[in-house]
Amino acid sequence: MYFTPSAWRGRCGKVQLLLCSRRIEATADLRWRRWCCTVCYVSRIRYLMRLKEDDEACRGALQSGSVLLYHKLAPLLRQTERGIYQLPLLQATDVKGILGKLGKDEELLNTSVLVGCSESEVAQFSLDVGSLEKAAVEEMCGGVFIDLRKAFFLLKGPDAPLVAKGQALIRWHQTHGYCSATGQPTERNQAGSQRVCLKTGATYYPQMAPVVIVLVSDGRRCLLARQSTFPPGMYSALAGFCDMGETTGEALRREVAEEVGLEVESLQYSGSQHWPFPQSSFMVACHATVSPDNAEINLSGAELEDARWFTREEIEESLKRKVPPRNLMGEPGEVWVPPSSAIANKLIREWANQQRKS
Ligand SMILES: NC(=O)C1=CN([C@@H]2O[C@H](COP(=O)(O)OP(=O)(O)OC[C@H]3O[C@@H](n4cnc5c(N)ncnc54)[C@H](OP(=O)(O)O)[C@@H]3O)[C@@H](O)[C@H]2O)C=CC1
Ligand SMILES: [Mg+2]
Repeated sequence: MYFTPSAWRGRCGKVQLLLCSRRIEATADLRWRRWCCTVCYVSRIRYLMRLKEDDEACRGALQSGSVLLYHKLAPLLRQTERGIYQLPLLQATDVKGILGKLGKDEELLNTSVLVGCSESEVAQFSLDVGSLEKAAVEEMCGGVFIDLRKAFFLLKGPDAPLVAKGQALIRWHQTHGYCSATGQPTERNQAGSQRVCLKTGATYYPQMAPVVIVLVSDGRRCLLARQSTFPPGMYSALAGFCDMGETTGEALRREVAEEVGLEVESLQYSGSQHWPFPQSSFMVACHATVSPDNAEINLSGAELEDARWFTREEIEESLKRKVPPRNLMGEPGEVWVPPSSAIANKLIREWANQQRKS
């Protein structure tokens, strides 16, 4: 039987989901579980597509949706009794209540941007309430607004990328109110997935700058570097913005040659990540090898303060250190690597695991 996307939505809404999970429990059938997950995933994606295309549907979804709050781009976090930081998703109705109590027009809620939806298709939005008194909102929500540079590393699992995405979208709207070609105002759609120039109808979409990040190895050691702006003791994989027209491989080879004077022999893709600092980047992460016979580092000096080869033992020691160290200061001479929410950490762990096996 064939279902249209909207029919899928109906079939795979909350009730359907409940039925699905009951049947999963009853049958414990892995294939059925996989099928259900796929159907629900497709249903969620099609639902989000519709909200981006249909302003009326999106306004409706917002009324019963959940909202991540930001204050001047700092996200609201809540701490559990056990000291764990969480990202509270408030009900849109509660946000309206807060706006009302603080004498603000409910219309502010409509400036929210769509960031995703839950498994049961409750739409999720992010909203900046920078025009409200910060302490008053914090008190009403039982949370604290924390700068994203800190919040991103305090959150675990999917909360970290979600909080970064929410902030990136809010920030994009705050800085793209005018068309760069005509200077005329642009208008957003309800979901906040695009802006249109009121004069020419040109459409603008939120953008990320492509960046390559690479862990270079000579087979026995891996290369980490630091910029003078890094916290003391922190070393990371080499990274750099792609130039116009470059492929990932070209950008990566150029960055390695520019920054440490080495020639890459082979590359292997590892993964990717949206990185919100300082602006939105799309990080593409790879492993690379250089010949051990041509492994002498030659720093360009312009950007990097230091670059060094590290053995597996040294890397494993650095991975054991608590990061970031207290007050972002390690013991003098001790090297530490970016925390697990940074894709550099994934590259470094993968390399250490690979070395352990070989
Ligand atoms: N997630 C992770 O694990 C990691 C992420 N990163 C991120 O990777 C990114 C790139 O690393 P970095 O070594 O600094 O990059 P680069 O080696 O490309 O050097 C940065 C310089 O490139 C110039 N530049 C060229 N294009 C751009 C652009 N689109 N946006 C900003 N600057 C540009 C700027 O020079 P000028 O100012 O002179 O114009 C900037 O100072 C950074 O955002 C960094 O935060 C880095 C390491 C780990
Ligand atoms: Mg760089």
